[in-house]
Amino acid sequence: MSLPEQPAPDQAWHISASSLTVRYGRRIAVDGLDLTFGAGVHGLLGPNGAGKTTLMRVLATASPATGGSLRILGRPSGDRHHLRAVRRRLGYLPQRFGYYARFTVREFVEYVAWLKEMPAADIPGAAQRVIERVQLGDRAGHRMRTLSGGMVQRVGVAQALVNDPEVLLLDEPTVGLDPEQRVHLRALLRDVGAQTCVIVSTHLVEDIAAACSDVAIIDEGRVAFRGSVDQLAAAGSREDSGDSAVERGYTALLRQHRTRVVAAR
Ligand SMILES: Nc1ncnc2c1ncn2[C@@H]1O[C@H](COP(=O)(O)OP(=O)(O)OP(=O)(O)O)[C@@H](O)[C@H]1O
Repeated sequence: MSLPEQPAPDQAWHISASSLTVRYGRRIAVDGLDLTFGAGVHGLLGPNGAGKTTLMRVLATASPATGGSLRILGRPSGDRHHLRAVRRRLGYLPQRFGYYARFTVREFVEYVAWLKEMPAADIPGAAQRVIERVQLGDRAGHRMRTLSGGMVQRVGVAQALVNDPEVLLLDEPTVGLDPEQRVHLRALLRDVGAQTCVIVSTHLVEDIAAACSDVAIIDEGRVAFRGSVDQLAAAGSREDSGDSAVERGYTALLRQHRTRVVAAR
């Protein structure tokens, strides 16, 4: 039986999460998040252990939420009938990116395209395009195990893009990239985000400032701030720690959020 492909009538947002919760035993990693994402490049910032990777995994349908509701491309994420159809329209670079070391770059990206059930005739051209897009055209025939860490990371971006996804989820994509490649990736994200919903988790505020249209700061599984990069940069003062306006804004907003949380207890 073929799965329905037509867009759902209520597809206002690419992603819409309501009271989204993820528990690991007694620990709450994602604590009742209400978040919506449309087209654009959306940054996720937050301290270690804030819940960013957990959230990304749930948005990528790689792990289930334990509470609340999540709609991806207009479909309830828990609906098994739609899962395959939704996954075909997602791209995901996990924080720990697994690959087959003996595959060449081209073989690996084509393999991911095949997993995404792309039409066989489209796969070689699509793989070549995304490999060139991450500037690895000269390495397409090289085995994955011969690449540097930063090159492997760029293959990770390429495999996430190969199916021309409507939702692109990148968990710390600039880790390991040299400055030139970082600048290139940010430009690529801006370009993709013009039409697509791109969510980027990062610890680098420079990435946020250069690539993102808006930002969500996550702390202990909750949204500490959601707004534009300008609002983030304007939130800090000279007294806040940080080497840039965005870093000072991040420090200030996190502090304000934690004060509110303590006061509410
Ligand atoms: N598989 C797991 N089992 C138990 N606890 C987990 C598991 N994965 C994550 N956690 C916990 O959930 C919380 C959120 O972790 P998560 O990896 O989502 O944070 P993060 O914001 O991505 O952190 P980082 O910036 O360090 O990557 C942490 O307290 C972490 O210890």
